[in-house]
Amino acid sequence: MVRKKPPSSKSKPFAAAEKTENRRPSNSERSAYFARREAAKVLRSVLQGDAKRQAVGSIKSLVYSPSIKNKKATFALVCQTLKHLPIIKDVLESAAILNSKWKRQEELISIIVYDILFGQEISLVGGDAEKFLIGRKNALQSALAKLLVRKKVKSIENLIALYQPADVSKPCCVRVNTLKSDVDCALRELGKQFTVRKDDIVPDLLILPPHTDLHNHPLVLNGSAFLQGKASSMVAAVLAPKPGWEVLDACSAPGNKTVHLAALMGGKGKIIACELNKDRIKRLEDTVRLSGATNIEIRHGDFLNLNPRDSSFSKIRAILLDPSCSGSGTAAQRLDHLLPSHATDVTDTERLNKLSAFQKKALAHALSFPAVERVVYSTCSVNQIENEDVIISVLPLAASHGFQLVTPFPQWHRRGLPVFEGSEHLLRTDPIEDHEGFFIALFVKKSSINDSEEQTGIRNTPRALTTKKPHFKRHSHANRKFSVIPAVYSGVFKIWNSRLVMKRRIRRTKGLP
Ligand SMILES: C[S@@+](CC[C@H](N)C(=O)[O-])C[C@H]1O[C@@H](n2cnc3c(N)ncnc32)[C@H](O)[C@@H]1O
Repeated sequence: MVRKKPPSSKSKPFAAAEKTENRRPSNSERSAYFARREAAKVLRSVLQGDAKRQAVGSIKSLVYSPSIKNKKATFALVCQTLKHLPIIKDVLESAAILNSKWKRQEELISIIVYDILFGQEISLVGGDAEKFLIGRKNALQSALAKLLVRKKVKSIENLIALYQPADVSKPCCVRVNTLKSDVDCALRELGKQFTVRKDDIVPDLLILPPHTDLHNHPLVLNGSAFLQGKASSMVAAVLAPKPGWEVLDACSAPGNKTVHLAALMGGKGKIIACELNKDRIKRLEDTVRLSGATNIEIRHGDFLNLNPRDSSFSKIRAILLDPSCSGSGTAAQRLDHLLPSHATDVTDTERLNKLSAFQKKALAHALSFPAVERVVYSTCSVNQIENEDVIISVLPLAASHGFQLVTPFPQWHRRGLPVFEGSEHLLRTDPIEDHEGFFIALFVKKSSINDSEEQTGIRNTPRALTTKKPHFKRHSHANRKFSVIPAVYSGVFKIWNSRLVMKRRIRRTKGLP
């Protein structure tokens, strides 16, 4: 006897709807059903990464990965659900409707609850989870009403406002991949649809108005252009490797700067792209494939374990070191303010100390490769402990190997925190004014310095930092610019950093949650 298989919720997701409503779901109901599943997958990945403080990717990059089909709807659902997540959690807890089976599908449940309470319940047809929650709609709505009373707010908007940080609006930046296209060509193509101009500092970078969505533009889909912020695009340009060089990207995934290096080298020479995290190797491979670069060798492993004396590194002339950092400079842009961990104190000292210790080790390691002439160090953090302090820690070693700090993009107005003599050679961008907070430092071997000046237009340092130890002076108003106690500015930058969460601070002061 042949047994009939029970209908599986995977193969026939709309069985429940067809049975109860006696009709076939419409196309928009079908696509909303799948968007909820895709959003749940992304949400799970984002929340797990956030809990472990080891993000596989930003929300945007996860949504725009090839495996997600309905990108627009999925992105909107993930962001909206995250925005409402603390409320959804409170509502679910107070309604007490979930058994352990549903708790295991927490992300999907949160997304459907978002749709029921705040979104488009109209298209909530589909699987068992939808059916279960729609059946408990009254309990959910009543829990939400009680929450409004408990939080002493009159409207949902006010409730949401309690949980929201300030908004950031930044121009859309796209870097032309000169391995596949050229700047004027891309400018013409994008100019057909958008207002677009060349960036005034970074070559190959085009600037479009805020909120321009280029994710599905053919130039981006075929790898002729990469969506990359201005500060992030500065880093490889500062390293300025020449075609034919051998270059090492020490901490490379997802590979935006690696493929930028390849473009600057005209595809000639060799780039070794090292990456520790296995999950991120796949994204690195995808980026490299999309760029069309054929001179990138990916190495899965710990940069700190690469032996500088190994013959395979004997010709490495430039190293790009963009290590893991707190990401405090781009938290708003990556939508991290929507993540639960952002609700914790911004000064997670233990974590910052660990990151800083790794960054110091990694930079010292980079400076010890025998043939290396140029090392660029960058972070997307605004914390002094991950930036100036890291540079200070390696200055004696750098000097012993014949390196000195050189000023990247001298025309850029925002330099390092004045915590040591020579910090004016460092480059900073401001998370609010420049829309992302980055830090860049460039070390160049003295013997190659004139050569590199010609190549990059980078100004030589008037003051060499190679012979003396970093020099700190007491803070005085008369000589404030270059003589400040490090701790003072560390405090200032904690405040600067916290502008991103200022609203929450104000709420706390007022005794609000
Ligand atoms: C800030 S991200 C690099 C971003 C990349 N430069 C880009 O522009 O796309 C830092 C990367 O370093 C990797 N990483 C962390 N520790 C490492 C180590 N010891 N060796 C190699 N890679 C490491 C992380 O997994 C992460 O992918």
